[in-house]
Amino acid sequence: MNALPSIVVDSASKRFTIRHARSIKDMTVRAVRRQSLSESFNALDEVDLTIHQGETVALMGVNGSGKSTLLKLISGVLSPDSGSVRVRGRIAGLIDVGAGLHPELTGRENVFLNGAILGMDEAEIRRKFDAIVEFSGVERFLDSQVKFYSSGMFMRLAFSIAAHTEPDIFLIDEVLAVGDPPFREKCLARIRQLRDEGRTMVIVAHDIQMLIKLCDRGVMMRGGRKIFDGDVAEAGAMWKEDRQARRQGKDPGKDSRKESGKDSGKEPVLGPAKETGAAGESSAASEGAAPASSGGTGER
Ligand SMILES: Nc1ncnc2c1ncn2[C@@H]1O[C@H](COP(=O)(O)OP(=O)(O)OP(=O)(O)O)[C@@H](O)[C@H]1O
Repeated sequence: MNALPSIVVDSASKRFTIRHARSIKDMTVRAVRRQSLSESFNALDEVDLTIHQGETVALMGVNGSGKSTLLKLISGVLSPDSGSVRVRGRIAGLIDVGAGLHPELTGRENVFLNGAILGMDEAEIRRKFDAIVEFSGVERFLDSQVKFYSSGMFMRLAFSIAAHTEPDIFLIDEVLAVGDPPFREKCLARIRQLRDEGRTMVIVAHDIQMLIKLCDRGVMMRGGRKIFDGDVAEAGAMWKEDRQARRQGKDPGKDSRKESGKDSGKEPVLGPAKETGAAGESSAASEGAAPASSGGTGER
């Protein structure tokens, strides 16, 4: 492939700690029973991934396999504990529930605030304002605070702002599960348009058939590890198997998840993604803003 790399994830690991004891009473009970107070695990385990400019990649895997964590590393909302994540260009992400739009502000104010977070200057936002509002279909509620919006309206506005930033890299996590079918079709058409313009896309969605149609590559996650990277239909078949196993009460990630977290020591290729700690206000791009807006959830 001649295209430049847009995203280079190099042996990236991310560890989370789950605290079992929430109160002094809990701590005492667990201590008496000689149970641990917390437990840490690798949500992502030495993941390597290079995505070239113009590729449309489906990120697949059952709940908890690490897809969202990987998208958050790419967007810069989180930084890896070890390894590195490099990105090139302006990133727009719809990757975190509630992030990106401020509940106390009106839809109109959010277009300006989120547009700015997503890297647009005021003149660009003003130029695109009508198109953003028209696409979102929330005209009538533009001067209401977004905390009064339905989850569908919220997503429509968040998607519309992000999709109009003309991002080099567009990260989408489950937004297509929210909203009505006509709006979903509109989003898909916009995603296809961005794809056809040669933008890099990484998409998490629960609809395997849609991903197979939309994407030219599938990356399959299991237990925080990348277990497959290639033909999107093949990745989709693996995902279906894992979903089936999960439904039968098995844990497909059990054997994949292991303790690790050493530095890769390899040379970085692109600019580093910075951790901001605040979903929706990140800047991960080496050559532009890298925000994360909002996304939905669902069984996948
Ligand atoms: N902030 C956090 N603190 C502790 N554990 C976390 C945190 N974020 C994610 N996890 C855990 O890390 C693992 C991977 O989560 P992640 O959200 O990346 O998976 P996913 O494949 O996107 O799942 P889903 O499809 O449910 O969104 C899960 O076990 C999840 O519970």
